[in-house]
Parts: sequence; structure tokens; C-alpha cells
Amino acid sequence: MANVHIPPREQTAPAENALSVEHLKMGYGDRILLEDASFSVKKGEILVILGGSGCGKSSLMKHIIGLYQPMAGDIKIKNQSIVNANKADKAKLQRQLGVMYQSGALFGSLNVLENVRFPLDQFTDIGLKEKNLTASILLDLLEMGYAGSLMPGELSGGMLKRAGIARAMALGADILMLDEPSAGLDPITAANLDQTILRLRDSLGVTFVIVTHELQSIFNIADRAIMLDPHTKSIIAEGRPQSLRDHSEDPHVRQFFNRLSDKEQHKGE
Ligand SMILES: Nc1ncnc2c1ncn2[C@@H]1O[C@H](COP(=O)(O)OP(=O)(O)OP(=O)(O)O)[C@@H](O)[C@H]1O
Repeated sequence: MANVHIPPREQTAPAENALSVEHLKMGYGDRILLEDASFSVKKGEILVILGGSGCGKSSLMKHIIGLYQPMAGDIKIKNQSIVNANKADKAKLQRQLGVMYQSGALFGSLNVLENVRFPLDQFTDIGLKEKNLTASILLDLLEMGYAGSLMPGELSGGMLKRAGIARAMALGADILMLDEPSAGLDPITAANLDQTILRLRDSLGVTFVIVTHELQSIFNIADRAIMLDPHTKSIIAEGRPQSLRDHSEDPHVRQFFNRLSDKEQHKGE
């Protein structure tokens, strides 16, 4: 038999961590929200954080971006601790993290271009022309190029979120943290925003950490989900949303992903 040459399998290097949360204990005063939580997010991955109201999703985001110090544990941005960083290093790490809060949180007295330019005005000394160009490019990227001169009060919900994302990217962040991006959007606008998130990931390699309850959106865009639980103060589920929906050993997790009422969940018991 002739020797058949089988080419070696291409070695793909494991993706690097964009961020990792290691044995995090967090809370406020006597109130502990998470006891010992660990997870990581690979570069270019879309991770969704889930959990009932008040379980600590926003608090986790605020710890990741360095607004609060953990009670114990570490948080690393591209393998560098933001918890133990000195002020200058922490500021550098924070620039790699862009945050969009629920409403987009634009300044009502500035037009859209000025809003997107704002972080550049605050934190850089580059010229106005260059800053305006950067802001315009970001608005184009978010399909908002036509809206630079509009005031936030003139924007629809979807446009506010897009402008908020553009602003979050102004300082060059390639890890975006989005707090309930689809909240308050109609289904078509929410689906369009999902596509934009996927496009930013696929074309620029942006990493996303997203807090959302929108199941459809979770199934459309999330590579992985983690679910926080206030009772055990831990991460009770981690995996692909579809796998958690169909195979999680935790009935509460299956109930969540299948969007079942308590009655439907306990039918036949
Ligand atoms: N700065 C703070 N000081 C003290 N307690 C706080 C602070 N921020 C949040 N909390 C409390 O911590 C708990 C978790 O709040 P957090 O906003 O992180 O939850 P969440 O899961 O994001 O909730 P939701 O889904 O309703 O937005 C809540 O009980 C909240 O009142």
C-alpha cells in the first residue's frame, strides 16, 4: 500500500484570557453576594452573566472594572491584576474595558459626536480634529454615522445604546461590558443590536461581558453563560446556553433557560 501522507493537524493555540475572576469574594459590609467565584473569558468570547434581581450582577461588573475592591480573590485583565495594580496601572487596565450602562447614559447637553468624543477630551491630549475623526469612525462602526449632530433626546432607544457602545470604545477598549443592552428595546431593534455585537466580535475581536435576561438574545449571541445564585452565593451554572437549557442537572437552571413558570416546571410531580 502506498504511503499516504496525512498532514499534521493544525495546532491552534488556546485562546488567551481577556479577563479572569479568581476566587472572588464580594459584598458590601456584612452582606456577602459571592463567596468564592471563579470564571474566565477568552479573547473574542461573548459571556453572559445571569441571575435574579439583586444577586449581584451589576456589582460583579463594577468589581471587574475596578470601581470596588473585592473582599478576597483577584480579578485579572489580560493576566494583569486590577485588584493589586497601582493607580497608574489600574488606569491603563481600565482603558481596555468599555462600559455601557442600561440607558446608554449619554450627557443630555452634548450632541452624539461630543458624547462619543468625551472620554478622549477627558483622558487624552490629542487634537480636536483627530478626536472628531475617531468619534466619527466609531459612530460609522455602530451604523450611527448620520447621527453625530443629533442630541440624545432625539434618539431612539436602540440609537442611544449604539452611541453608548461607541463611547465605551473611544479609548480603544477591546473588552466591552454591557449592562442589559436589550432592555426596553422592541424585538427587531434588539435583534439588530445582537447582530452589531456579533459583528464587533467577528470583525474586531472585541470581547463581551453582558448582563441580560433576554433569552432570545442569549441564545443568539452568547458563547457561554454563568448564572449567579443569591442563596449559595456562588456560580450555579456555567456553559453554553443551549447545553444548560437541555442538560443542566439543576432544575432551576433548566426552568430559567426554558422560560417555564413554576406551575409548568412542577407539572406532573
Ligand atoms: N454600593 C452599594 N452599597 C451597598 N449595597 C449595594 C451597593 N450596590 C448594590 N448593593 C446591593 O447589593 C445587592 C446586589 O445589587 P446589584 O445591583 O449588584 O444586583 P443585580 O443582580 O445587578 O440586580 P438587578 O438585576 O436588579 O439590577 C442589592 O441588594 C443592592 O441593594
